[in-house]
Amino acid sequence: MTLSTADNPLTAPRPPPDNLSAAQRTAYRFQVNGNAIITGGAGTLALEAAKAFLEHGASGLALWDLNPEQAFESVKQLHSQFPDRRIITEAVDVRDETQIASALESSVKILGTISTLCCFAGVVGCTPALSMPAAEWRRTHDINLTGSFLCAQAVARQLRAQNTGGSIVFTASISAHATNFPQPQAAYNSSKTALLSLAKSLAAEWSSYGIRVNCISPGYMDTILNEGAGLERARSVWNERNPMGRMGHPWELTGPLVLLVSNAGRYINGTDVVVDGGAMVF
Ligand SMILES: NC(=O)c1ccc[n+]([C@@H]2O[C@H](COP(=O)([O-])OP(=O)(O)OC[C@H]3O[C@@H](n4cnc5c(N)ncnc54)[C@H](O)[C@@H]3O)[C@@H](O)[C@H]2O)c1
Ligand SMILES: OC[C@@H](O)C(O)[C@H](O)CO
Repeated sequence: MTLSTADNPLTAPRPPPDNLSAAQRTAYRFQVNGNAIITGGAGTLALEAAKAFLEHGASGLALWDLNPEQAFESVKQLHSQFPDRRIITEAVDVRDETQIASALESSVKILGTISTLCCFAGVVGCTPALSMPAAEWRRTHDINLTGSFLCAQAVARQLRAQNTGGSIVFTASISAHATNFPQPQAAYNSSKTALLSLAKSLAAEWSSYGIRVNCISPGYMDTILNEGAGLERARSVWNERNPMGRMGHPWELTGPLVLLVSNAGRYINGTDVVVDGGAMVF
């Protein structure tokens, strides 16, 4: 591991130039530079993130997902709102490093250099631990944890080759900090907790290349992931145990996410930002 030094241009502070107006400084602060890759790009939280990145100036996006048809629906929607940007989709199973390598090559060929990776690909199940098949345990960790690592590794190699630095964000969860209740989700909770450690480890190893690695931890957000059979009672328990009394809207994740990947987040590294309406105060 090479430690960063104070004169490393890849980790320099880069405050806005003095001659900018107040409006330009605000834009600079939350500017999302260059092109971003979003895994799980067909999902609900990913679509909101994609809109936010484009609103904040991202020049292009690659939405990677196991479900390319659904990702293409997101691309069409984004194109109608941002016709001047390059927005593409790649069919990728994040468990497969060969598919990741080919999606990365194609994304770079179409978009150019990459600045940001945001890992949203994830799955959840509500199987009690006593009856958990080994295959379900492995699949959950393969997608949520190993998939995030493999994508981060591939993109970090690309960022090193570009010598540009960049930002990587894993989507952990409040489930990484406290066990979900009342639904049994041991595999999910465990996979998300490991992401917190992975982000710290990679931040330590990759900071000298100008690569920041962080997590974002949503609380219960109102998405399809939380609409499975049997979760109706759970939803009312989640709301009762939340000081704000409700689930999060996907839009409410995007401000903190933009902070992490924009100029404003240049000194945020190896940490986790919890966005949960206060769910963990109890
Ligand atoms: N919704 C919440 O309340 C919440 C809370 C905390 C964390 N999260 C996390 O946020 C992320 C996105 O959640 P969401 O609510 O938008 O769910 P979602 O189901 O809408 O999105 C998940 C996406 O991941 C994709 N995916 C699944 N397996 C994949 C694989 N092997 N390769 C590539 N793509 C794959 C799915 O096709 C889907 O498009 C997940 O990692 C989830 O664990 C969600
Ligand atoms: O902890 C909240 C989430 O990570 C998740 O949305 C939920 O547990 C899925 O049912």
